[in-house]
Amino acid sequence: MAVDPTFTSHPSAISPHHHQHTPPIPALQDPCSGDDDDDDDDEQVDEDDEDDCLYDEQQDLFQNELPDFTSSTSSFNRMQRRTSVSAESMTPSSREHRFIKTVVPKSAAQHDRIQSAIQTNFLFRHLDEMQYKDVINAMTEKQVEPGETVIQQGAVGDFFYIVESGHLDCYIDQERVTTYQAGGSFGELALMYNSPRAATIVATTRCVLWALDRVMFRGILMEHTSAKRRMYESFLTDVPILASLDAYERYKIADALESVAFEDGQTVIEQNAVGNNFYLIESGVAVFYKMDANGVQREVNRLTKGAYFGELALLNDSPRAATVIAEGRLRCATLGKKGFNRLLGPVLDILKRSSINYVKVMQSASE
Ligand SMILES: Nc1ncnc2c1ncn2[C@@H]1O[C@@H]2COP(=O)(O)O[C@H]2[C@H]1O
Repeated sequence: MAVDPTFTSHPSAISPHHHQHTPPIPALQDPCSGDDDDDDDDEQVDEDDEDDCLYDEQQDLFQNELPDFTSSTSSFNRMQRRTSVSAESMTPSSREHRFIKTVVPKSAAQHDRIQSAIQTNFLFRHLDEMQYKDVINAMTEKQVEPGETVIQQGAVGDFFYIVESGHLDCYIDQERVTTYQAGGSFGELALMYNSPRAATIVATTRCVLWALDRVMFRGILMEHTSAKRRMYESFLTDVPILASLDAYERYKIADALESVAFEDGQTVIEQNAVGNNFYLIESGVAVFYKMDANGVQREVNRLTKGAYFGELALLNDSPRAATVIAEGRLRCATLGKKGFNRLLGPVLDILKRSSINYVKVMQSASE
């Protein structure tokens, strides 16, 4: 199947995936020649060279066929052969104004299936309508058999994957580090950092995956993802409750976090309300109040940067146990209920144990 992307700065002018009406690719000056395998030079590439090199990569994409996703080895072999990864910066940055949009025709049913696969994935949450449409247009369906290797550790990365259905295991050096199911995604690291694949991903059941090529991933999904990971990297490293997580687990939490600010005196949580969010304090002071037997609000606790709250209602499916009010400006990173359960799984036991003591402290303070 040939790729027929159209070079255009006007999204509305995206061509369908057919051979006719393909505009000629302009002649290239080959600013990247000799750089293909020279990673050491990557960081020195200036903006203009970078853009031209990206353009070279698009020429490469244009001239090559999309991998045949029906065979287990084809995309892997292709990745091995295609060592001419262009000299892009090691720091992820957007080139949305220049990239060629891939359009793979698909049925209305396929559109719907992609939408439901990505709707629970945090990486797609910030996309505007046009970016969302571009991502869906570019995705290619990949059917995978049990036991099939989708990504091989150490290989060159061409695609980012979303799981529509099925289960996969992720191994680093033969050790299983995580699993994926519907709504999960993987394969972003090699595309973001031009690095070899960090892990091997093997299907444990029949799977349907949607693959997004590196140009589309870098053009649409990368900037926001890497900015968020950078933004929360050092903060999450310093949060005591997350100390036992590895760097990649903290990345996944960063993907899911939303930052929210409260002004002085604003209520963050109301006692007895239904709880939907978990909070990590980025800055400021959160003051905790409980109603005593006489209906008087009493201060029971105050927390600052690096502390967390809001976990009790989520852990126990119970109403909020206290009211939380901002003192001065309070900024928190929040996780919804699903993200809380899925991403904090490794520390839920610690959270539960800590919350028992915390409840005792709160209770005695309000008596
Ligand atoms: N602990 C981990 N470290 C690195 N990559 C991981 C880890 N767990 C899952 N992965 C995923 O495995 C993928 C392998 O390909 P990539 O390196 O492109 O991107 C990687 C991540 O999406």
